[in-house]
Amino acid sequence: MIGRLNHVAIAVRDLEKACAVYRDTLGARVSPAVQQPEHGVTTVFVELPNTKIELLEPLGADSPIARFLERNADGGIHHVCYEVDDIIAARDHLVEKGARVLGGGEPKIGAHGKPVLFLHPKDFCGTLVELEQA
Ligand SMILES: CC[C@@H](C(=O)O)C(=O)SCCNC(=O)CCNC(=O)[C@H](O)C(C)(C)COP(=O)(O)OP(=O)(O)OC[C@H]1O[C@@H](n2cnc3c(N)ncnc32)[C@H](O)[C@@H]1OP(=O)(O)O
Ligand SMILES: [Co+2]
Repeated sequence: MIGRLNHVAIAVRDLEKACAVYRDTLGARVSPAVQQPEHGVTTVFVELPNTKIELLEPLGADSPIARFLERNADGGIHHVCYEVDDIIAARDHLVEKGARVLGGGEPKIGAHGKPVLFLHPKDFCGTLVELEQA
């Protein structure tokens, strides 16, 4: 069911510093920062030849990454995002398999303008999984 790895997300405390690491130290192409109020984060995408890195900084009081940063003071890998052809069919299949689909199971529009869903890390080997419709 899952297809390409769309991105690996890294939660950071300071987006500017993280951009400098990827742009100046690692020599990668780094996008402008975009606020995503629907998701409580500000994002920057690092373009790699075979996938993307999503740098995430908390936005607003109820950011879903705030607790993660409380537990991981230096930041760290927050989620992986896999592409699926049909996000509703994928959700229904996962629910049938007993997986917990977060956010009430209703897709939101993600950073690439496409529907996304999140799956509970406890059901996926301790890793938060995002699905994005391809
Ligand atoms: C920009 C849009 C979009 C895109 O298009 O790319 C994005 O990427 S938005 C990214 C941010 N959005 C989200 O993360 C939405 C989904 N997340 C959530 O609903 C919550 O963050 C969560 C996953 C339910 C965690 O909630 P939280 O309140 O922080 O923690 P809990 O106490 O409920 O955690 C339970 C349990 O799970 C462990 N945990 C939490 N987060 C992660 C994680 N990122 N990776 C691995 N494990 C995680 C946590 O440690 C707890 O474990 P125990 O202590 O063992 O119980
Ligand atoms: Co993401």
